This record gives sequence, C-alpha cells and structure tokens, in this order.
Amino acid sequence: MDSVGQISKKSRMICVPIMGESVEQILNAMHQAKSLGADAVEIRLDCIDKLQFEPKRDLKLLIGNKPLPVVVVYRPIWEGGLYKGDEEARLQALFLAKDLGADYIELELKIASDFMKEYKLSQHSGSKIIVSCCVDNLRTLQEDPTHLVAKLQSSGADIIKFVLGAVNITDIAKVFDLYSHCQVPLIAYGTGERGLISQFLSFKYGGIFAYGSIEGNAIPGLPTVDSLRKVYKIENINANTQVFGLISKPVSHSKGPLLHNPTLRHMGYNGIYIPMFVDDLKDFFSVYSSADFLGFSVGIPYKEAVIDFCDEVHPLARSIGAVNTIIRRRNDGKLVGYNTDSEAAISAIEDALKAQGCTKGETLLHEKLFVLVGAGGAGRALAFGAKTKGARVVVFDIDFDRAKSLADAVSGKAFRFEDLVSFEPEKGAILSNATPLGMHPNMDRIPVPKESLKDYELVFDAVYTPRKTRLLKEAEAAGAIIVSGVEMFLRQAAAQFNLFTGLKAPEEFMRGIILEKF
Ligand SMILES: O=C1C[C@@](O)(C(=O)O)C[C@@H](O)[C@@H]1O
Repeated sequence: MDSVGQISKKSRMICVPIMGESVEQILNAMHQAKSLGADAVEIRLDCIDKLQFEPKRDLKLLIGNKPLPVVVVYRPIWEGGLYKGDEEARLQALFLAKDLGADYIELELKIASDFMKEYKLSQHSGSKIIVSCCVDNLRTLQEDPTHLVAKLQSSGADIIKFVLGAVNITDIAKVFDLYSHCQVPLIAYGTGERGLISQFLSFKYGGIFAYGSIEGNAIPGLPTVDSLRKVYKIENINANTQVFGLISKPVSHSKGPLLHNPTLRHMGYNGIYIPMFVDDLKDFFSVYSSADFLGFSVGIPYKEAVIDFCDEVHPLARSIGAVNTIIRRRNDGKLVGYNTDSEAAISAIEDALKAQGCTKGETLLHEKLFVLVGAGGAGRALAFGAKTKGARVVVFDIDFDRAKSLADAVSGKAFRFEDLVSFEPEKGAILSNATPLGMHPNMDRIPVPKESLKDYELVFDAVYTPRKTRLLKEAEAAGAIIVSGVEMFLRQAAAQFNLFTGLKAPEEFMRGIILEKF
C-alpha cells in the first residue's frame, strides 16, 4: 500500500488465516504469525465459539492489540463458513470491525453491493474492502470464472478474492488465468493439496496475497509461513521466475524443495521448485504446457508412465524404462526425459567401495553379485546401472512377473520374494533395497532378515527418510559398508539441476544442505 492508501498491484503479503475458537487463541496466533514472518493475518470470526463471542468487546480487543494488518472475515454457512445466525448481526459486526480500524474487511459477493450501499462505504475509505467468492468445484460452476471476476470487480471492491476447491491441479491454471482478466488487485487460489501451487506461484502471476499456515498440515493446501519465507522465499518471485516441480502422488513427503530452492538461489537463478500433486499425467501436460514450466522431477508412481508424455527420451532412460527428470527444451519446447537415478545410485555405491579401499578402478562392480529387492522404477534404474558396470543381477519383488521381466532385461535371475529369507548370497555381494520398506513413518520395517546381512560387503538403501534406515543400521552392525539413499537423492538432484538450468550444480553446497536439513 502506498502513502495515500492505494493498493498497488505490487504490494504483496503473506497472510495467515487464523481460526481460533477464542479471542485469546487468536491473539496468541497473531503474535506467532508475526514472529514467523507473516505480513498480515485473517481472523475468521465465525470460528470463535458463538456462546462466548461479543462483537463489541472482542473486536475491540482483537483489533486494538493486532501486531499485524488484519483482515476480518465473518463467513456465513451459505458461503462455506460456520456462522449460522442472523444476517443483520453478522453485517453489523463487520461494520464495527471497520469502525474499529480493521485494515481489511471481507464481504461475500452476494451481499457486498447492498452492504456497501447500506453502510455508505466507498472504496479507499478506511478499511479496504475485499469482496470474495468461494466456488466448490469448477465442474459444477454454471458460469465461466472470468464472469465471476467481472462481477466481483463491479461490486466496487478495493480487492477481489476468488477461492476455488481444487479437484485437480489443472484447475489452478484457470485460477492463474484470472489474473490477466483483472484490473483490480486480486487474491486467487485453490484449496487442498491440489491447490498448493497457487500459494507458491501467486506472486508470479500478480497476486497480492499468498496464504501460509502457522503449523504444517493445519490447513490442507497451505504451506507453512516458515517454508514460504525460508525454503521458497516467495518474496523473490516475479513474473520471470521459472517453475520447476516434482510431479508425484503423494508429493508432500519429498525433500526436493528443501534442496533445489536454496540451490537455485545460491546460483543466482530466478527459479522455484515446487511439489505438484498430479492425478492425471495427460491432463497435466496438456494444461501446463507454457515455457514458464521448464522442468520436472518425476516421483512415485509416474516414473514409468511418464515416458508416454515425453517427445524424446534419453537412451539410458528408455532402456531402464523409467524417467525421473523432464526438461522442456528451450529451443523447441519439446519435453525430453532422462533418468538421473541410475548413475546417482551406482556412483554412490562405487564411491563407498572406493572409500573403503576397494581399488578395482572403474570396474568396482564387475562380476559382483548385485542383489536387488524391488523391481519398480528405482529398482529398474539400479538394475540397469549395475548391469552396465558388469555386475550379475538378481531380482526379488513381491510381484514375481515384474521381477522376472526386469531380470530378463538385464540378463539376470528373478526370485520369489518369499525366497529372500533363505537366499544365501556369495561373499562380497551387494544388496540394494529399492522398495519403500523402512521409509518414514514405517521405520521399523526391513526388507530382508537381519541374519542374512552378514554376507554382504555393501548394503544400499534407496529410501532416504530416515537417513539411516533400520536396514542400514542392521547392516552396519553386521559389518557391511552402508550407503544411504540420501547420497543417491543428492546425486540425482544435482544431475537434475544441471539439466534444469544448464548450469553446473554446486555439489558441495547441496551436500551442506543435506547434512544440515536431512
Ligand atoms: O526418486 C526420486 C525422489 C523424488 O521423487 C522426490 O521424492 O523428491 C524426486 C525424483 O527426482 C527422484 O528420482
């Protein structure tokens, strides 16, 4: 906001919605939001216990003691809120909030014009008026969202707000489109996990608010303020920021954003790396086809299926049958798929062998028995990598056919998962886990019986949360060299960074982040 109280499209704020049930809770949360780096808070009066709420007394307390600019919302049940009482009393409370000096009051589109007439409110006088509209599902909406935006604008609002229940991440592209149809400052976002990207990218498209929560998962679809400030640093985002993202389902477990975002900044690259909850690859690639979306990591369960959506696939990725990295080639916009998992895992294993004094030069895995558990995307990358280095590969998977087809592809042998218990590896064998067993939160799981671990020279676990899985702890106790999935994660991400940006990834910097944050 400038000195005459106009809101410029450039004034951008991180706002925390507060849904406390008592005035005391709200006051505490406002202070917490401030200490975490929020610029504004949104108080939901309809969440306060209605038996305790006394508008005059409580609004005085709340507005009189606000540590940050405050948006007052009193959401009625007919717009998805909790307020069920008398409409006149609700509107009077909002007017009172304005009188008491609330920085913003929010009015629902249905009542905004009448309210402003009745209370003789005009733009640019005292509190700013936000006029909002919440839509559950684009598919059942009777009109085009741009019409709604036009209606919101003609209400005379200082700021307009469009909130959408995001059913698919592709809905959010429609939300981004609204910015180009809007002459007044706009707040637009999608709710839920599929709407998350609308908060990260709000400032790219010209939004004036991005919402964050105080604690993780408190409000589905909201990142924490702390992460918006420290991981994503969204205050730096602008129209030219290039977008990289992880396509996955689920996606929230990934530590990719913790690693890629600081690295992009460290290299002075104007980019952001965000989690993208994708339900349907075809829809996703047809909607997010602009040059702004420059590269993607691919996670579970899409590493194999995504091949069909690449215009070109690197031969290694093609033979593995799994792509974990896609770039939109800058000169022709084509999607090119790569696999950075394979080299990452195999080089991590070889370096660990070298560090322990095994010196067979380039051919450390040559002729070694490579026992692989799990024949999914990660398993395929490991099997092909090991085979390329001359190892003899054996594959276990709960789906025997899957094990067999991978084993055949690398001239190896497949075994039934049940036989893992009695399998006796030769001395010096390498064990690799490429199943999710042992991953947070099921950290007590182990893919092989611990008694069998003594025979392995080295044990690798592709799981990277936790850093030292139960499998690795037991293997270490049995005397094996251990290699954590964190090492593979780091290396695949560094190779991805090279492909995404065309720059040489600062590996030592990235390693420092891993040591500090993982
Ligand atoms: O397997 C992984 C992990 C990952 O999916 C993630 O969760 O960040 C990112 C992928 O690039 C990588 O191949």
